[in-house]
Amino acid sequence: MEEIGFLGTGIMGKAMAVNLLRHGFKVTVWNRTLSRCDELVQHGASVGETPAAVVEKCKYTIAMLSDPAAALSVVFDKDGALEQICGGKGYIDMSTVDADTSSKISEAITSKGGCFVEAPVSGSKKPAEDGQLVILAAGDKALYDQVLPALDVLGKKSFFLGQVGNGAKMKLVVNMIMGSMMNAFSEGVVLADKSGLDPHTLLDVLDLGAIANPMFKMKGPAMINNSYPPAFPLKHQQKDMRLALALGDENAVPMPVAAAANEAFKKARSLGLGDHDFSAVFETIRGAQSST
Ligand SMILES: NC(=O)C1=CN([C@@H]2O[C@H](COP(=O)(O)OP(=O)(O)OC[C@H]3O[C@@H](n4cnc5c(N)ncnc54)[C@H](OP(=O)(O)O)[C@@H]3O)[C@@H](O)[C@H]2O)C=CC1
Ligand SMILES: O=CC(=O)O
Repeated sequence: MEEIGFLGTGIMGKAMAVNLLRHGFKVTVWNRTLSRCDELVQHGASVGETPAAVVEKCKYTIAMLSDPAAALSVVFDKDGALEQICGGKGYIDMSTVDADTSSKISEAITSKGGCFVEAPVSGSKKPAEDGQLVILAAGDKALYDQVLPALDVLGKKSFFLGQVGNGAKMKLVVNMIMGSMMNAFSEGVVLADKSGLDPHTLLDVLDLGAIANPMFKMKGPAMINNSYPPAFPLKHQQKDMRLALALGDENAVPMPVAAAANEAFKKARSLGLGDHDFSAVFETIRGAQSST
């Protein structure tokens, strides 16, 4: 495949770009804080000075940015990706954003003759490192087919979901469920502890029953130790709850559980936990319990 551009080398972007390099792809990276590209240079990446410079050099450019504002800024601002988009260029945005943001980007890219695919991912830091993401793609099917060799390195499974917006919506639905589950789990762990049960035994019981899942198994032990090293930053989970609630609003879907979970994530952010892992929402329950 042609050289791939990669915009955004945060927790996910870095792991994904490293994976592409390990599998023999030539990759040119850019990050707003350029020094965060240094480690990727050690893995063999080149660095572009701006998003526009990366797009100029590469036929295909992937973006992995924090939120709608970041995704829009990297495309539309001065020296942004759009400046160098033209016929034959492909832009693949893997950030978690809402369908409107994705559509705005798609329209701008295609109006300059480029092709666009949205491809948010399910799976966190470890799946990104291991190339085990679940990719939720939509948009230009021909571009999707062209970049499948790269998507196959990044993920264990890609879904092509049709028109732009469907990938974004699917991702928000999944993360809305995940954020609600994390709150229910946190309440359960605190309830077990405060009512005299061993929370480790709760984890064992959960793991053998119908609601066993990798998230409880992976995050539970660290949460019991009040440790939340950021794999999926809490501020991003709260952004996803906010965007999912807006989608519920548009479609008149009552979501009281998700709304309560969003409030808990907002509370956690107000306590300064936004850069911790999203499992740190546990602190809002543990803290409330311990102060009574
Ligand atoms: N972490 C996870 O488990 C998962 C995350 N996601 C999604 O992937 C995306 C990236 O997440 P993650 O890597 O964890 O996040 P990080 O916070 O680690 O990285 C965010 C990236 O966005 C960049 N950025 C933020 N604001 C701007 C801006 N205004 N202009 C340009 N660049 C900007 C950051 O640059 P800088 O370094 O300069 O701050 C950084 O490269 C998010 O949409 C998230 O919801 C999806 C699945 C899993
Ligand atoms: O978006 C986060 C994830 O774990 O998926």
